[in-house]
Amino acid sequence: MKEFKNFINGQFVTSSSGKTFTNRCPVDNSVIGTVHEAGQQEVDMAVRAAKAAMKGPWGKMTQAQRTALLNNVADRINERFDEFLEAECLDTGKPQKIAAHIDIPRGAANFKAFSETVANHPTEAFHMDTPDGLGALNYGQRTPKGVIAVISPWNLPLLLMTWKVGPALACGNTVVVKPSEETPATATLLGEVMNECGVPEGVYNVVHGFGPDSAGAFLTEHKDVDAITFTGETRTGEIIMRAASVGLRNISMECGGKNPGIVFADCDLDKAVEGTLRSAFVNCGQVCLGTERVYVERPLFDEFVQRLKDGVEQLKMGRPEDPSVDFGPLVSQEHKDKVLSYYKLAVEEGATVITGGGVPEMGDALNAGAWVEPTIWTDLPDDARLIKEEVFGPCCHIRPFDSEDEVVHLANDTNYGLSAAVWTENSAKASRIAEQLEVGLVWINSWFLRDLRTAFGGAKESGIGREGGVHGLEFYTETKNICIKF
Ligand SMILES: NC(=O)c1ccc[n+]([C@@H]2O[C@H](COP(=O)([O-])OP(=O)(O)OC[C@H]3O[C@@H](n4cnc5c(N)ncnc54)[C@H](O)[C@@H]3O)[C@@H](O)[C@H]2O)c1
Ligand SMILES: O=C/C=C/C=C(\O)C(=O)O
Repeated sequence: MKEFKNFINGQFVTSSSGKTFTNRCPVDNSVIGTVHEAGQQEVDMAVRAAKAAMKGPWGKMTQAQRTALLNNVADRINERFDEFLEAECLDTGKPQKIAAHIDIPRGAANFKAFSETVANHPTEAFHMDTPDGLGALNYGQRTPKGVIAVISPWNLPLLLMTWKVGPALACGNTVVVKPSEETPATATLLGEVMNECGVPEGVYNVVHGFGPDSAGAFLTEHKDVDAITFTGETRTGEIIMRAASVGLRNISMECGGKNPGIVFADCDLDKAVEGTLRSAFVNCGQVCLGTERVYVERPLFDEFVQRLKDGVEQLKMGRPEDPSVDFGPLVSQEHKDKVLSYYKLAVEEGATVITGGGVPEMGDALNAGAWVEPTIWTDLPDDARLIKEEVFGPCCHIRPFDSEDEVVHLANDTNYGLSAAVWTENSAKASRIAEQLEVGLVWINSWFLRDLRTAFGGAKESGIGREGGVHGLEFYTETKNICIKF
């Protein structure tokens, strides 16, 4: 039976209240272990430790020393790769071959990418003329913002948490992380790595718990938190924004999506089918960038639907450690109930179920897991709730379209604005469409291809701000302008 403790000031601690909650594996609903729920006291200890660390050895380190430390953290994650892999797959149920390709490598890469960016990105300088003819020099100085609260979700736990911790620490801040209550393991394991690498105590802290009336709310409401970066549902983001407004703390928000996939008749059909199979069903559809709305140009519609159906019906379900498995369960029983409620709603709204729509017979202990069938629908009206609301499960709706103007309108007809995928061999058309889409990220003939130097984030209700490359620097640092009169 595992135990997941809070990690505060370099120590693993339980909670003064003695409150704990159970952590379960969604593959078969078995108990993984016990999580110690941080209360107000533990959150306060963590924020105070993070604040103190800014004045300690960490705050006095040079950029080069911080970069070296964070590169060591990345190397240590890779050395303990199998432990992180097992922990992540136990918590989420995802196939090991997916986590080994996406989650864990990015958990390490996020540290390296940002330590390099911060070390090499210049600050601005301007020489100005002055009336007396002697001139003046303006130059920018970036300083750490301070204590950053990191609130992360359960779908890509290590990746999405280090996507924030990496740049935060590279910029000289300290962090208090509140991972999702569903997935405590890898954030806790990273605490061991921080100690092994000699990251000073208080720089990286982890408090476990829930949102309201628990560690999440206590952290975002703490007056000594200097900024809050959040990834999760849009509605949660609204609540956190209200907390951040007290004391005018800056926020960075990565929220929900209802992402379109646009398939033109002149696409490479094999690529478009394979790409949509991934974008709609990888990670059991639990990816914010995932395709839940597919629009196919009418001449290709029937063939595309058939090809995607064939691909879905070849997905292999099973335990994470089985190398032949490419489809896992949803993250929890609660999320399974939510997704199944949408499966039911789809039929009530008039959908034709092309494949799936229910719960698979897993035939053994796995029947107790959070398994649902990968599902494809057609024939829903454009104003159906299934077309407007994020399901965050292994499902998509396919609709035909007849013109570029029509599909651009359909794609943009949503409150979200996170990502889109466009499939066509006509590059001029691809760019023409991409530039009209009201989203933060467009992939053309690809999906989830990631260059960590690029801007990452959503428009509309999908988020606020951009992370990635130099884009996060405005959030993770304060920029000061210094003007010297000659
Ligand atoms: N845009 C992105 O990059 C991105 C990435 C991954 C997931 N997501 C979105 O996240 C959602 C799925 O993740 P989830 O279910 O963990 O989201 P969620 O909003 O339920 O929870 C996210 C985190 O917020 C915490 N939280 C909840 N209420 C809180 C409160 N009142 N105060 C402080 N913290 C609180 C949770 O404990 C968790 O750690 C989906 O909507 C998905 O689209 C977006
Ligand atoms: O589920 C959402 C995935 C987000 C991915 C990233 O933030 C990233 O690739 O940096």
